[in-house]
Formats: sequence, C-alpha cells, structure tokens
Amino acid sequence: MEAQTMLSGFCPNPAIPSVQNAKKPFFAKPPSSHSSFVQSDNWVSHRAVLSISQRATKRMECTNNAVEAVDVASNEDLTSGIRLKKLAVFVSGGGSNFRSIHEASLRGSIHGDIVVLVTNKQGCGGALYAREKGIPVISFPKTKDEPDGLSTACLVATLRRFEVDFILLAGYLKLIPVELIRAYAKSIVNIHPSLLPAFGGKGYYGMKVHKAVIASGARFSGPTIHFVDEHYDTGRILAQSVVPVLPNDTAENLAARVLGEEHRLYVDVVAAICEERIIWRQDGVPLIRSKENPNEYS
Ligand SMILES: Nc1nc2c(c(=O)[nH]1)N[C@@H](CN(C=O)c1ccc(C(=O)N[C@@H](CCC(=O)O)C(=O)O)cc1)CN2
Ligand SMILES: NCC(=O)N[C@@H]1O[C@H](COP(=O)([O-])[O-])[C@@H](O)[C@H]1O
Repeated sequence: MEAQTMLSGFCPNPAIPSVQNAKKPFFAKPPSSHSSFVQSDNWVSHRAVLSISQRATKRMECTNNAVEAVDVASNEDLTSGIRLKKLAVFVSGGGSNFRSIHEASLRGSIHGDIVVLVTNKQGCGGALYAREKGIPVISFPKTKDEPDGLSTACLVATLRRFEVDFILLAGYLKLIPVELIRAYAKSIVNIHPSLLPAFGGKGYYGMKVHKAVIASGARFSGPTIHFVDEHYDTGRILAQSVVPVLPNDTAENLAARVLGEEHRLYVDVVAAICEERIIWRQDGVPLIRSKENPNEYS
C-alpha cells in the first residue's frame, strides 16, 4: 500500500486543528558570562548550562520543576540523556542532502531519526531513496501533478502523529505556508546554496543561484542554513560556510563545490539541533554552542 494511502488515515478530518506539543520546557539561564544569551520557549534545553568545570561531571535535570545535578560519566552520557529527536525532511529533487543526513543518523553522528519524507514530486530522487530505505513518503502540497497531495491542515496533523520535532528543508522548491511555520515555530530550517542575504528569494534556486553568483563576479560563495519564515530565504541565519569562486568556474563546478560543503554543514547543524545546542541571542540571532567547548558559540 502506498504510504500516501496508508497515511491518509492520519488526517480523518482536516477541519480538526492539530494538537500543539504540550511540553513545557524547563527554562535554564546560561552562566553569567553568557548573560546576554537567552533561550526561547521553543528551543530551551531541559538542562541548565553549567560552568565548564561543573559540566564535565554534572548534568542538571528538571523533574517536576525540581532541578537536580546528575552525575555524567562522559559526553556520550550527555547525548544519551538527551531525547532522540524525530525529523521530517522535505525534498523536491535528487535528495543528496537528505541522504547525507540519513546516513549520518544511521551512523549515530546525528541524535535523531528521519521518520517521514515530504515531497511535491513523488518521482524525485529523494522520494525514491526514501522508499528504498522504508521511510514513509508524503505528497505536499496538493497540485494537479500531485492530486494525492495533503492539505496544509492534514500535513500538520500527520506530522504531529509522527511526533516530528524538527522539519529540515533540503532542496524543497515550494513556499512553506504560514500555518505550518506557526505549528513548528523555530523548528523549521532550510539550506540555501548561497551566502544569504545575497542571491536569495523567489526565483533563486538550484543552478539559477550559481549562475547569478558567477555572473556577479563574487569571489566567494557557500551554503547558508537558516530558520524558515513566511518568505523565501529571509529567516534568521543559523550557519554559513565559505567556498571560493574560481575565475574559470562554470555554474556546475561551483554547484558541486557548494554542495559538498552543504553536506558537511547540514550534518553538523542538524547534530547541534538534535543535541539541543541551539541558543538564541537577545537580538534574536540563533547561535550554535560548540560540542567540544560549551563556552564557545558560532
Ligand atoms: N516559507 C518559506 N518556504 C520556503 C523557503 C523559505 O525560506 N521560506 N525556502 C525554500 C527553499 N528555497 C531557497 O532556499 C527556494 C525554493 C524555491 C524558490 C522559488 O522561487 N520557487 C519557484 C517555484 C519553483 C518550482 O516550483 O519549480 C516559485 O515560487 O516561483 C525560491 C527559494 C523552500 N520553501
Ligand atoms: N533555494 C533552494 C535551493 O536552491 N536549494 C538547493 O537545492 C539543492 C538540492 O540538492 P539535493 O536535492 O541533492 O540535496 C541544494 O544545493 C540546495 O542548497
């Protein structure tokens, strides 16, 4: 049975609003040296951020609003103490970023599981890979090419039923509707193949981006990972990485160089998201806390 048909039972009545996650996170304030950092209510860790000397041996846990220090033998214990996250990936094309993240999940580099793939093109490479790996595939949105596509309300209800924590866009070429953005506030990220805000927005996707970069004479390019808001490529930037643009580059050469960096960067960023190492500065800029040195941010 096609996953779509099987999944349709997840959305008996699209009119029924999706159930919001009921979790109430424990608010933890970082040490005074980071007093400029606050954590939003969507991403706060369930553990207080301790000074580096304490952190090596202790983890703070909140149970029934009582905070207690729990002995931690090693970083693995810290990771194993963090809930395994459930991920939805959205693709429209070949899916190399999706595959890279899936492989990282399987080898344990990402503390998360891809539980569902969403696509607007059932025949794309990403959907074929998902079916080979037994990952359910959902069509979204409903179009003439994809008449079985879900409505936004039904997609939200289905993602809730899969208990999805975070949504990763990876070459998905349709605008994410505001209803889904509100349902997954600060929990949807996208990778774009240029150094935003340059060369982003409507019309900037795939090879079009690299052709524009080369035509501009820019000497550097690279991927950007950002949170998704209601417009294309205007959400808060979370991570970037720089590659050179060479004088004799074709769009294809540049695309390949940027894509290789995308695979590395996206795995690192998704690992940080799943390990609850994202922290929000008071001006709204998201930062990634270093795994090796928790007093360092990027
Ligand atoms: N609400 C948001 N939705 C999406 C975002 C986002 O930032 N906010 N990012 C895109 C991905 N993307 C760039 O990273 C992007 C994708 C597609 C387009 C675009 O111009 N699309 C064309 C249609 C293309 C097609 O259907 O083949 C269009 O809308 O005319 C720009 C940027 C994913 N969604
Ligand atoms: N604006 C969105 C956009 O252009 N996204 C780009 O589509 C490609 C998807 O490759 P993949 O399917 O092999 O991961 C990637 O280069 C990604 O940055």
